[in-house]
Amino acid sequence: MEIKEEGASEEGQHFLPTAQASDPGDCQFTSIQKTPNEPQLEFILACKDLVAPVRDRKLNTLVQISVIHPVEQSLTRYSSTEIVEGTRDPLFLTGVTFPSEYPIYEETKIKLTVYDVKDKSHDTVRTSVLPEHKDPPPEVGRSFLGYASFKVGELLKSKEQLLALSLRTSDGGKVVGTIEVGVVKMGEIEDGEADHITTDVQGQKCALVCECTAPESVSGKDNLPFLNSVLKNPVCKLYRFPTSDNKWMRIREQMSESILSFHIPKELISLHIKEDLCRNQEIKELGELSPHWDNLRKNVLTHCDQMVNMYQDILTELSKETGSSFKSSSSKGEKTLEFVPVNLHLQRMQVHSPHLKDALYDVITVGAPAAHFQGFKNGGLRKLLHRFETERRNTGYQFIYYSPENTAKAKEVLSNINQLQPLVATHADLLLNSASQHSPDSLKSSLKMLSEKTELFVHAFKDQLVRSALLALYTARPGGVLKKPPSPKSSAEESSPQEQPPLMRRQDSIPHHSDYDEEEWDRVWANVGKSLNCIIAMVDKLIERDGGSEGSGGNNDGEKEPSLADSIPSHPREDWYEQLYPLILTLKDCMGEVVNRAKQSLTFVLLQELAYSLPQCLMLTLRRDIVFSQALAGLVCGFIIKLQTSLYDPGFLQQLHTVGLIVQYEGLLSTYSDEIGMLEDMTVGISDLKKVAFKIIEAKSNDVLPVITGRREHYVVEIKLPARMFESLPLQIKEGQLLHVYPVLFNVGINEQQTLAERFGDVSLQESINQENFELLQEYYKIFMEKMPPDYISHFQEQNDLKALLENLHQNIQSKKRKNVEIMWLAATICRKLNGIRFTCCKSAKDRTSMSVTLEQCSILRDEHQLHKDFFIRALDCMRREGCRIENVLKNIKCRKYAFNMLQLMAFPKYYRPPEGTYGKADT
Ligand SMILES: O=P(O)(O)O[C@H]1[C@H](O)[C@@H](O)[C@H](O)[C@H](O)[C@@H]1OP(=O)(O)O
Repeated sequence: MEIKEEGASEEGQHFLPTAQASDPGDCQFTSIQKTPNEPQLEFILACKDLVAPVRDRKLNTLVQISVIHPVEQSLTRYSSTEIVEGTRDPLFLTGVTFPSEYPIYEETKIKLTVYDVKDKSHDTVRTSVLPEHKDPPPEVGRSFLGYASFKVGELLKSKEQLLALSLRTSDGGKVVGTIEVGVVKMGEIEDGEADHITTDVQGQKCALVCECTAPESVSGKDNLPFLNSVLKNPVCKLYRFPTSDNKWMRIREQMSESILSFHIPKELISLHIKEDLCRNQEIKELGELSPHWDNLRKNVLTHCDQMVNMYQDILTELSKETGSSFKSSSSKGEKTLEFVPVNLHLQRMQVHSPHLKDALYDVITVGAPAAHFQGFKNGGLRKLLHRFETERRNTGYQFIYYSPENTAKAKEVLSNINQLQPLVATHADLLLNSASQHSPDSLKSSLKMLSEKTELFVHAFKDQLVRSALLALYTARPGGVLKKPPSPKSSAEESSPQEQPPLMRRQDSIPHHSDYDEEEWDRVWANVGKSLNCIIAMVDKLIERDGGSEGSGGNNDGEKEPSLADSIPSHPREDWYEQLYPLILTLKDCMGEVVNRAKQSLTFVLLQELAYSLPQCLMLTLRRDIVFSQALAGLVCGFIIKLQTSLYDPGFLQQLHTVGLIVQYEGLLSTYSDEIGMLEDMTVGISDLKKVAFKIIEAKSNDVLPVITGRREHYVVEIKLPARMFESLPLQIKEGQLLHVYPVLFNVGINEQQTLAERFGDVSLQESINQENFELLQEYYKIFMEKMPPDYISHFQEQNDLKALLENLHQNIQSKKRKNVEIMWLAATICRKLNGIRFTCCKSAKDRTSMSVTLEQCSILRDEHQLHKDFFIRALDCMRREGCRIENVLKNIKCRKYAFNMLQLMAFPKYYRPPEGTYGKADT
């Protein structure tokens, strides 16, 4: 019989490709009845009376589970249990689960092979001498004891869905013990129902009784199709662990990729291209400039056009990756995949424990957002941006210094103008339309809309920056040079002595300041308001003459300008359209004039930003875009999952639209060597997420993938919810209220590199990050307490002592203890209690992240679900040895080994060390 390896692993648990799973040849087989999206079959194993090959030898056993497909008759190694030491009656805590897509039928045969493991560390030691890329053969370090097999149908139809099978030697002769197989139905066992395996667990009698409360829809099963459209290739693992009162809890671990890994970067790059093309066009349309500025513009445009081409190339490459949902750690340095987050997964733990409601715990695991292709020789964004800004501020020659805030403001005003001008024009046309219908009511309501939008339009220019930019542009026109440089400062900034603009050192014959007519802008700008007032006055007059007694009341300030309307002749039953048309034309002309001037002047501000230090400045933007894209892909994934799991929680929904969501990142990077640069990138990428707001809209088709709008300073991510889910939302959210996020990052380096940083380097970056983010977290808590309703808060306070947790976190941050992982535990707990979105990141989200999420899972089981204290380490080892995370390592580097060596592990905090045999040299 042929033995197949599932995936590239010795034991792997991956979905077969869809084509294979839905092979028409499979139709003749009996499908297993199942709840949609739930695993098809889950069972647990125990052995009894195992016979040791050598008398009196203590057995250390594991069971290997293989699947025999009814047609192919080939044997696929599917999964393994953990090793249970020192007993002839092992009870395995790691179960077996076949996810919903797995091609398994009643006719499928399962083979259970029991091995005696002689040396757990054998594999680890061996890897160093094995040829690279090779796993040790499965038999190394273990000897065969016996096997048994059964058909899935037999198990399902057996009494109480429990089989006791004899284990036989390979020749099928001698019986060497019994193996018991019991079906598990998570969340579906009625109160009091029990499975009947009873065994001795590490010396204490422990009846394997599963007493479960009524099923609770923890995952909102109805919403799963929505979630499945973003999550892909789930890997499932099952465990049962004893509670402190000797009952069983069942744990299902699930890890899924997300197509958002590629979708969000593609959306974002398209937006960047659009934004940059538009900016380049505006720079081209700046009009005539003096030779100095014109040369500068040409240079900027050359580089900016090259940059757009580069973004276009990256987008083309990414678009070839149709349907991809995962970027492996080994691809992290690939140029064309730079915008894609590394190893992004949802790591989910579902707990079904006696007497408690089922619970879900989600963590998004992802490589720290960082620009790996660009490298870290000169540090990461935090340092690079700071250095760049300082140098720019102190170099006055050739360009005018605008602070990053002013540059951002210029972009915002430009974007507002671009949105508002067409909007006002549309409402002006609608007013004319109402006029031609001679309908007073419709005229009034059209006027109201026009007034509102025009007011916003006028307001958009009410900034000192526009004035100073106009002056600056004037000086840059041929012959338009001032004696003094124009001040780009807004009034608020003028008080800051450090930020004085440098003088432009030019000595030629300079026209006097008075050559520039400052009031001209005021006149042009005010004309928009005036022409609106004319329209209002005219509408009032028309309605009045038509017999209406009330005026339109649509004036900006509640004032009317009767003199203006009076000056326009009108006749009884006149043509309203004809009366209003010239006034609308004037309004549009005035707006055009304002837009033209303001756009050019603000584009000139942007030219200053680009002019300094080309092409470095563009490379810095690229780096920031890359890092942000990776961070955003993770955030959108986390947001969608959080929304889906909490859709029917009114408290959460209220929090979402009144306060916003906390998004907490746990970083495990070291402040040494390249990882300092990664941390510097990550901290900016995460902080930039503040610029993102979410908006939930109703999906109009099957395409529920999020859509991003906006520009670099402000993005809106539209999440499309199927109608039924959308209906359940509060009105504020349905009406499109923007939903905000509060990202916070806490970092604690844990590996040998951090030891070096502590001994010979510098940990100040980590300390500052933790302190700064503590303040952000505290600020969020304050807003949460202020904005949530008092009855919610009083209940919340009864359940959680957030104040004490925050205080504890603060003390730990201040204490400057080395590798103080308590910081991460506290930050994660606070985040969970605040209904937040949890992230865990290291360089690749593969090794350290796996240690951390498994530790977090077991700590939750201990603290929230009464995991028996004697089983804490066993549970941790089970998850690390056979759980989803070792599959994560496998799918990244095609080898089932955490990439740690003994030396590295000695530097790790105790609970971050994986079990023997699961780590070793791996080609990462
Ligand atoms: O997932 P990581 O912890 O970032 O993986 C590290 C691992 O911790 C370290 O021991 C090993 O030497 C490699 O550097 C891993 O990083 P890769 O990015 O190479 O997977």
